[in-house]
Amino acid sequence: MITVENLHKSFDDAHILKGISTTFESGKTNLIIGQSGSGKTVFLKSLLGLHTPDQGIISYNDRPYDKMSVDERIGLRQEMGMVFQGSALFDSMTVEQNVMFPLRMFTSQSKEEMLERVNFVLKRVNLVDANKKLPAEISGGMQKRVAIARAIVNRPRYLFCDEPNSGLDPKTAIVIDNLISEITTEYGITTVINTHDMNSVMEIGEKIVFLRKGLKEWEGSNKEIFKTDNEAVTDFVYSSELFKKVRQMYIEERN
Ligand SMILES: Nc1ncnc2c1ncn2[C@@H]1O[C@H](COP(=O)(O)OP(=O)(O)OP(=O)(O)O)[C@@H](O)[C@H]1O
Repeated sequence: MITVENLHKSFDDAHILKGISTTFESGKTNLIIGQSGSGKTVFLKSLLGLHTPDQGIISYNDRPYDKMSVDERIGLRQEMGMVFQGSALFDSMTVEQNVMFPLRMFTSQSKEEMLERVNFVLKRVNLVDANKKLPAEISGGMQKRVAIARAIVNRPRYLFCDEPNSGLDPKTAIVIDNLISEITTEYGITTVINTHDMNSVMEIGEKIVFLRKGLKEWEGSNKEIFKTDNEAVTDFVYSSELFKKVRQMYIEERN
């Protein structure tokens, strides 16, 4: 679980995060949504410890970050997995080497132990027979699976995903969303995803935090977001014609 209390972050005169408080529970898929420039990336980077808050407390399973020693922070870093936008695989490394990378960095396991774990997670993300391939030799959806396998190989307690669907077709995006969601439940991970994708909101948004101009404008589940009367949220959610029609149907059904 990650608890955020009154988080503020500025860059020079620009006040970007303006007192955000929320909770991301373990075993749940949590989404951060909002318009471009609303502060989603700054928020995610703050959760990753890449930005130091100006004010406020972020606690990881009740351990406040600002009270942690350097060693505890290093330990925490190893409990975090990250799926970057565009997968960010190492081009010159094979799939197997990419997934093994965190184990080589952070553990002292033998080659056999590492390989066993790598094969386990590759199987979990439904990627078999790809060990010796280079990222350029596999599809975008497969690259995303490799990135997920790499993010979970060291058994993270926290998983952060930045726009995991960018560059994927809608069908593959849903498969990737569902994979992240299943893994989150299966291993009790606290997962936080930055997304623009309304399909993700519908499919896997167990908890959604809607940011607007650096403030938490709304939070709730995917079931609640389609019923809310919050104008900023409905403007965002129903910005596409398709979703406007879905809302119209919902209102007609309700009346
Ligand atoms: N390191 C930085 N230094 C100065 N300003 C920054 C920095 N990082 C982000 N910002 C500013 O913070 C604001 C919020 O940016 P952020 O990247 O968090 O938005 P976002 O909601 O993730 O947008 P997008 O959906 O386009 O990625 C922007 O005005 C951006 O210019």
